Amino acid sequence: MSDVPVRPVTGFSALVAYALVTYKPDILLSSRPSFVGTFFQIWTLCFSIWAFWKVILYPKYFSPLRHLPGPENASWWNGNAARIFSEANGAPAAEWLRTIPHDGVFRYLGIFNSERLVTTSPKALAEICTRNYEFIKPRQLTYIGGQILGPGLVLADGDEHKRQRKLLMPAFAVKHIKDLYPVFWEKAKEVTDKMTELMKNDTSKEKELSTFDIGEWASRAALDVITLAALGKDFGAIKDPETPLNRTYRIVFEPTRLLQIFAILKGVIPGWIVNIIPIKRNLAMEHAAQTIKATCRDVIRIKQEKLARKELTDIDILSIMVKSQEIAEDGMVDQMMTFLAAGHETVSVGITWAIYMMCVHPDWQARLRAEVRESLPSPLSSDTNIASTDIDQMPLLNAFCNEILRYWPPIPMTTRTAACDTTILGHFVPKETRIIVAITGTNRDKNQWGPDADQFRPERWMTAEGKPDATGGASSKYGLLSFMHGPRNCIGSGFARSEMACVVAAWVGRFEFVLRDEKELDEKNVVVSGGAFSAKPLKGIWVKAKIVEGW
Ligand code: HEM
Repeated sequence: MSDVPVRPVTGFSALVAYALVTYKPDILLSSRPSFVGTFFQIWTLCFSIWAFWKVILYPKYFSPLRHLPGPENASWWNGNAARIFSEANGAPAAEWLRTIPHDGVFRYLGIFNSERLVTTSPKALAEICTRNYEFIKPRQLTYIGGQILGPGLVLADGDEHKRQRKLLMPAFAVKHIKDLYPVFWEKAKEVTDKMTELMKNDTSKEKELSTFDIGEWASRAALDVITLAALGKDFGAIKDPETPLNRTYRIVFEPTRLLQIFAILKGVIPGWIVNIIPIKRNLAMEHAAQTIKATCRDVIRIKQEKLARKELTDIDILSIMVKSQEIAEDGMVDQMMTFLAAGHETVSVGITWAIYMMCVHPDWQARLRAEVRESLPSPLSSDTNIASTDIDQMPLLNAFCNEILRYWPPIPMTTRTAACDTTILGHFVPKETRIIVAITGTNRDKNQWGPDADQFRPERWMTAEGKPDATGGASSKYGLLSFMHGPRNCIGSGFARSEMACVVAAWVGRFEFVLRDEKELDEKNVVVSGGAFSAKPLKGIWVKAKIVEGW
């Protein structure tokens, strides 16, 4: 519906209103018709005819996709929108993927019966992931995430995307990620020490157990890591949660109902109109975007001055970009905004789910602790650092983190738009069709993972001899979509995995976690956000933690 033909309808209505009022006033209902009144009547009539076509006639009787299988529609005019917006991101699509017989694509109707095509089989997913000039990012994303992401790599398309990706790849090369391990470990140590200090001073704790919202701590750690690794500057969110940047991102990533309503509205009316409605949330987002932009620009200028003095030896991502001198200042601001947003919330959500699953599977928690203590130096020993090989050689930790990313992908679904008339698995797909990639659904698809697909089993990532199994037993690489595949896969996947492993290792090595509310041991009792960018526990994950001495 966001493709409401405002201009043609308005132009046509103005023309007809002028013609009628001037030349044929006698056929109008009013004895003294005005141009404005006639214009609004004609506009409303045209819009109603268009809406009837778009909402009722086209999807039900004319769309070339109407013969594809799909769920029953809960509403004759609003498809399954009510369900989609009341459940976690991607949850209904994941269920339909399991329950509706289909050959790799199915259709459902969303808000105002707008068509959505879900691709599920490896072949269909390969088409979406590799034909990235045909399947592009939907325009609405610019208005949903664009303010905070900036017009960087996530939102670019076509040749512009190719150009940006080529320039940025060196900063994410394996060698460079390996160089960043000391940064990841330093921050993992800092957040562990800060929590230890609080626990030691916590007079309200019961039986040595202190209470934390682990999601909040993961977010603070992830913000410090991404700012340090991407910008080369420590903004101190672990030390102080009230630093301006941390407060800013807290507002941005808060999974509010209003965010969800706005996302819906942006699918109905042009996104820029929704963004300029002068309400508190919009003003806060605008202020947040300005704060983040100014922060990035300040750091870039400092680096540029260092480069001019031939003193730029830092290893952060921005320094690599500044040294390359291939990206203009505004372009670097955009990319930095992209990295801070894309690389902050996602990793923190992954870490949060990891701690939750350790509480649900205490046996795994104990095994991980034993492996960490055997393989890594204690965060207490200040002069020790770790290298990538230390983490790579920990099969249990890697298996556990892989399974977290499979079972709880921080980004549970993504979307594309057909840029032209095209096909998927031979089915005709008209231009502008919205495609849904059901990441959680595919990651738990029995066709690709076998009968235990919807069970949390880190063992699947290890061979019988306890060695790493890189496929997890999936029949195709398209079974695991957490970082997507092809030319638009996550550029920061290596970064994210390494950071996540370091923080999880430091926490499980030092602390023992249990859930504050035992009811949450059943994951059905954990409400997952529907309105935020990612799939995170709506009310955080509240744990009770105690220090396990000896490391
Ligand atoms: C566990 C953590 C992460 C997850 C689950 C994740 C997931 C994803 C996914 C699914 C995409 C594809 C989105 C789409 O095409 O619709 C993506 C793209 C992207 N991610 Fe990540 N991400 C994570 C961490 C990071 C980090 C740490 C960074 C940067 C430091 C980052 C930067 C990006 C960028 C720039 C893109 C756009 C790539 C392109 O279109 O060429 N991500 N990520």
